[in-house]
Amino acid sequence: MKNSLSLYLVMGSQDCPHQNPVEILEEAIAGGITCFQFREKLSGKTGIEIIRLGRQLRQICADHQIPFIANDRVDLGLILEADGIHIGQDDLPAYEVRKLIGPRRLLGVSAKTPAEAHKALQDGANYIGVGPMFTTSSKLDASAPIGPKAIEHIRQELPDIPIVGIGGITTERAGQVISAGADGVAVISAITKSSSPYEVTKNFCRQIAITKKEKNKMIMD
Ligand SMILES: Cc1ncc(COP(=O)(O)OP(=O)(O)O)c(N)n1
Ligand SMILES: Cc1ncsc1CCOP(=O)(O)O
Ligand SMILES: [Mg+2]
Repeated sequence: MKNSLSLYLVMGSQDCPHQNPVEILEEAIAGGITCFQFREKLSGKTGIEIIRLGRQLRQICADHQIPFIANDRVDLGLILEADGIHIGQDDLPAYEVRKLIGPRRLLGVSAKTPAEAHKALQDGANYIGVGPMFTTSSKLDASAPIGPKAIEHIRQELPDIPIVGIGGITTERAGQVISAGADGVAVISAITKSSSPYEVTKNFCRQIAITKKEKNKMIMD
């Protein structure tokens, strides 16, 4: 699980003003993402249009063995045969989603505190998304940034929990989030709004690899 979280692209058509989501996903996979979440929000698409786009993105992920996670909607996740669902604290309760999706699909839950993280695990989560780390313009109802310190606190109390940081993460900031204890970073705009999703994805991979190497070295020393 932890390796799959390393560089997690989250995207819906609302995040793609310059380029189509299919092309962005293909470039990001070529650049090295390790997980993908389909997060279609307020894009004005009808149900069937969402399914059509979701099927295209799902197939690309399957062709490259990249886990495909559906945001919020269990119904859509099941229609698209997603590998998992990601839900937040205000979505359906995690234990209900776990019952609906069965034991094999992945369940991601957003958490800001050790208590929320602990509850998510008890309810059947495979990983937690912690954020927003920094200011973000990709989530209209985002809370104030909680910063990498929030990951440090959760990591102290739950040493083994798979954690991905999210919100305002750029190539320059990815290292801080990994150093704080995250297994990976989840990114929307830094990739989807880039003039080269491929190049920026490669840069993320480079930064993450460097920071993980430094972290391992500190553990060994
Ligand atoms: C990996 C990851 N982490 C956190 C979130 C945020 O989920 P949520 O709090 O439900 O907010 P919305 O994405 O539904 O706006 C996420 N999607 N992915
Ligand atoms: C979905 C989500 N959850 C917390 S912040 C966020 C948006 C992240 O987008 P960006 O990487 O563009 O800041
Ligand atoms: Mg949600």
